[in-house]
Amino acid sequence: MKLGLIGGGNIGKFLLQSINSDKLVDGAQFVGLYTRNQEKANELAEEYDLRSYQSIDELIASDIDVIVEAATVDVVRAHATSVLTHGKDLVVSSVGAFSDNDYFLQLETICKEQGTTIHLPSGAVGGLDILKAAKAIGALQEVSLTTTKPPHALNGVTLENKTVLFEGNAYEAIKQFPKNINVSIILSLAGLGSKETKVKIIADPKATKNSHEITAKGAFGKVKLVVENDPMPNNPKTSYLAALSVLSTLKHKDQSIKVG
Ligand SMILES: NC(=O)C1=CN([C@@H]2O[C@H](COP(=O)(O)OP(=O)(O)OC[C@H]3O[C@@H](n4cnc5c(N)ncnc54)[C@H](OP(=O)(O)O)[C@@H]3O)[C@@H](O)[C@H]2O)C=CC1
Ligand SMILES: O=C([O-])CC(=O)C(=O)O
Repeated sequence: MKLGLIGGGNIGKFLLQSINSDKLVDGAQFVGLYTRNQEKANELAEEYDLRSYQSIDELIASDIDVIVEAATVDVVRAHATSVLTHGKDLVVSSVGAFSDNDYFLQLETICKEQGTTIHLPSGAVGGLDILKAAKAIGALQEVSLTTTKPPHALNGVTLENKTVLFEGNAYEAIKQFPKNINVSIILSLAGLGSKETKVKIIADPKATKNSHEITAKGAFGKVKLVVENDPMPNNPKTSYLAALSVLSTLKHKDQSIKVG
């Protein structure tokens, strides 16, 4: 499986190390990369033995099977259609790009026409299996997410006390915090949609973890799940689990037996 990477930040570098150096995904290798900073792109290309492209369009047009995005919500919105119409599968880290249901359905139609697949990793949360199972018979009634991070992992403003920065739905949350609350959109896609998924974002100067508390109820009963994530060393905004979940998606992509 020939992989192309967009974005050479935390998640991107983690994937390069795990797949090209540590060989953690059988038969897979990143062969091409585009990241905004060309100097960084060239360094990564050298270190991990792959080709650095001058543009995302060139990377997409190259001889690769799967594009892995680890950049931004805007990058996904600008290039997802092109990836799919070039007949490539797409693995997305910035799942916040799919907050708009019409856009999501548009891409789904392209996938069906092209025989391609978009893979959306669970990211820094869990519990998607429960939401999907309950939703399957329309038995899901309520989903809420409360995310608590230290201020430097959110808007960076110095705070003395725990402060609620946002309260509303997932659709508005990702507009205001596109680098921090992708998790609300994966929960929306598994569950009730971005307009019906409640989100609270709290900045807590005493917090040392990126924590996500998910509560849901429906005909199945109710669930409360708290994920206390360790941040990645080079980007406190991003939890380690988010990077692990992209790696896991690639590892299980073509497996014959699907768990969960
Ligand atoms: N689904 C989830 O649960 C989670 C999702 N995320 C999301 O995953 C994405 C990646 O996260 P992470 O690696 O930590 O972020 P980083 O900020 O560490 O890295 C993002 C990289 O994207 C690159 N980039 C930015 N704009 C462009 C562009 N226009 N074209 C190409 N590359 C670009 C930057 O490149 P350069 O350095 O070259 O300028 C940067 O290296 C983010 O959108 C983040 O919000 C994060 C955590 C959880
Ligand atoms: O990594 C996390 O804890 C969550 C995050 O940034 C996001 O969902 O965008």
